[in-house]
Amino acid sequence: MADADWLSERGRDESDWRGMTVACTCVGSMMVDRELFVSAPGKVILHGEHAVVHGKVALAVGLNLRTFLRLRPGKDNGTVEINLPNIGTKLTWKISDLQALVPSFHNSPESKPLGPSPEQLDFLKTFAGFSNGTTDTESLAVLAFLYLYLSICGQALPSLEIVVWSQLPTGAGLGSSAAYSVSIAAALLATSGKISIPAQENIRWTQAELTLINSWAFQGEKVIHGNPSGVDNAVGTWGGALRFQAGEINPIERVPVLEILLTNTCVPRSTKTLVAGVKDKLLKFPGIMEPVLSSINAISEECQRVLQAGVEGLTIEQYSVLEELIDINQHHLNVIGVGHPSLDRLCQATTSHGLHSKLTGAGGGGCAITLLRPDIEPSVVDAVKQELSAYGYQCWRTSIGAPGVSLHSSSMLPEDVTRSFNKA
Ligand SMILES: Nc1ncnc2c1ncn2[C@@H]1O[C@H](COP(=O)(O)OP(=O)(O)OP(=O)(O)O)[C@@H](O)[C@H]1O
Ligand SMILES: C[C@@](O)(CCO)CC(=O)[O-]
Ligand SMILES: [Mg+2]
Repeated sequence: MADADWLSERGRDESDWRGMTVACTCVGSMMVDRELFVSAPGKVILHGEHAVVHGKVALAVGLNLRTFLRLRPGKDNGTVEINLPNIGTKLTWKISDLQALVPSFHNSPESKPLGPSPEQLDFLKTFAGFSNGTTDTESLAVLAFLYLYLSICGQALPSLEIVVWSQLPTGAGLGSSAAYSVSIAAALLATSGKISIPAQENIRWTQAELTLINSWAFQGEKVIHGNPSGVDNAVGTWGGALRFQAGEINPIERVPVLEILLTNTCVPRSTKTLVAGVKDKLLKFPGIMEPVLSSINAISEECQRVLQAGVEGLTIEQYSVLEELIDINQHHLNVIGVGHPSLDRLCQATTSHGLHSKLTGAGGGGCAITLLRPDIEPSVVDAVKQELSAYGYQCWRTSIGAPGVSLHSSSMLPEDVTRSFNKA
């Protein structure tokens, strides 16, 4: 796992992720002739995973682990290369071959981004040489890239070399697919002149531009997830803390600083499969499952109320309420079928030290969060970490809230990112 601290150091200035109104310098041409560096954060869902797919409220926050993208003009002007070192994928296509696909993908510039149709996905699978029912890591990542590239750049396909490298574990519940889709959407929209390229690193895209990035990233998520709610790509785009319900995104302007222990059980799972499983249960037992989802909704509402009441610093009583909400929700998530023995072990281990944990993201393994009170003894955190490491889990202490999609200059990239790009 990459060092999680670099952004907590440089990103804690709240104006960084809450002040979003900016002025930008636009590029006049359809293509840039220089490198672009873009990044997007992963996310933690405090409450509301799965329920949010069925129209309930979710509370989610940006995480200071990010996905970084480097875009360069293609070397020979006739190819597109996508290099994904986290998953060991590097593929190149001829623009002339891709050009033949354009009529099936390109939307007019005025139209809203459209979701991928089953025919378009079949078309791409055939083109990329993937078998029809394929859902492996590489094919989902490549299909999402090709879908966004053809749909966004269809008017004039640019020759590009793109590297995407992430500090996030892939497929562990921290929104890696959304950070991937957001950074690709932002880079392609910028390079094709559909959004500006801010002149300086500390200048953000406008709200309208962020909305466009978010809606394209949502289409990328559809390729990877099947039926995403859109909460993950919203956090990847805006960062900070968000309340999300049925596509409505409301930034929560002020939240108290919350420290968590983030633990990856390292048990692989697929968000797409878990989301489909919950839907099946809901269809089979509507009278039983619907009240559980409504209760999760009420937990999100109560959590938001407590956080907003404790903006200046949470009281002991407010921490106790947050802990109880975590416990109740973890039980609910087990009821809807997204628990896992690895998560049960984690909850037992943290409970034995007086701490409270729940899964975050799609569950079925993946990651969990454990709330840390500000006065917790470092020895308790060390003991918990040791116990969890003995199960083969990875854990790290972090605070929540991180900037959304951002443009970078090469000199400002963290060292681990520069190293990975140089090696790619
Ligand atoms: N850095 C990356 N390089 C290549 N592909 C990636 C990368 N990050 C994510 N992906 C794609 O996203 C998929 C993982 O998405 P999935 O939604 O299952 O997990 P997640 O987004 O990490 O967790 P959750 O959706 O529960 O928060 C991978 O199979 C891969 O296709
Ligand atoms: C499980 C889920 O609720 C969150 C995944 O991070 C799926 C979604 O909202 O798209
Ligand atoms: Mg995902």
